Amino acid sequence: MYRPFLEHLETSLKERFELQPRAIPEGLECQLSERGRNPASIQSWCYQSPELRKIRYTYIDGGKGAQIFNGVLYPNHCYDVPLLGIDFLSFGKVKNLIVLDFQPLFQDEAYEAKYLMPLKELRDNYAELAQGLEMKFYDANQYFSKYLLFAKTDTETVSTRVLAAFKDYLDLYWRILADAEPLTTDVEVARVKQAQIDYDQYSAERDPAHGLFTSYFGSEWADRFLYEFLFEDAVPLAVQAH
Ligand SMILES: C=CC1=C(C)/C(=C/c2[nH]c(/C=C3N=C(/C=C4\NC(=O)C(C)=C4C=C)C(C)=C\3CCC(=O)O)c(CCC(=O)O)c2C)NC1=O
Repeated sequence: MYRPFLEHLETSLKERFELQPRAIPEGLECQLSERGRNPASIQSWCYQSPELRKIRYTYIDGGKGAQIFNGVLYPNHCYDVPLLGIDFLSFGKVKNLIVLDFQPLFQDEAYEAKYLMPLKELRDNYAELAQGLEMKFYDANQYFSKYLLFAKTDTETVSTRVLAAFKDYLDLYWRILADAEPLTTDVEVARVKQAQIDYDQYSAERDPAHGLFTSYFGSEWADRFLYEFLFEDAVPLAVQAH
């Protein structure tokens, strides 16, 4: 269901960037599950380029029961550009959840004016996909912009409007990244680095997918996937306490 999204992302990345493969820890790149009602597979891709220090995306194919496409693009620490966050989920025909955002590293007005305002026009073009749903797991005021697409929608809309929105959001993201001026001081770069680390910690602690990974692939694999791949700069809480 989201394969055209994955293919579009991959093609446009390869057109624009000098991609180098970025290692995925052993055993986490792909996995098959026979536990659920339907067999499921999970596969991930990871790259880096001079502009983007980590490009990761994952596809879960659980047949009719679950189709998920998730990804995050992390700019190099010398750019304070937002992260690109993608989370598209379908559980059967009845539930399709779409989340797409330029995930801000900082919440001040200057940052918003610089990096998020350009999104407003796009969001307005896809107003039916910006449903302002309530967040149960995450905090809408942290690492989300006002202009995120966040919708529950039908399969037809996914293959038409959501795909069009995805292409437009990506095009704008590439433009913002291309126009970004690298930070010049160590202090500024360190601040971006810390904000990206904080994003990983925040995301690992709240990620609603842990249960899903556990049910398909077991809790040991789920923990490793979260802390060694998805949010590798996060420290597991149990370890942190020592
Ligand atoms: C492979 C990794 C991965 C998967 C499969 C994943 C799945 C995932 N994301 C969810 C919600 C969600 N996901 C997001 C947003 C994001 N989530 C993101 O990972 C990113 C990058 C964004 C930003 C665009 C939001 C806002 C919700 C709704 C959660 C809420 O209500 O607080 C849910 C709950 C769906 C439900 O309501 O039943 C799951 C299972 N999250 C993951 O990290």
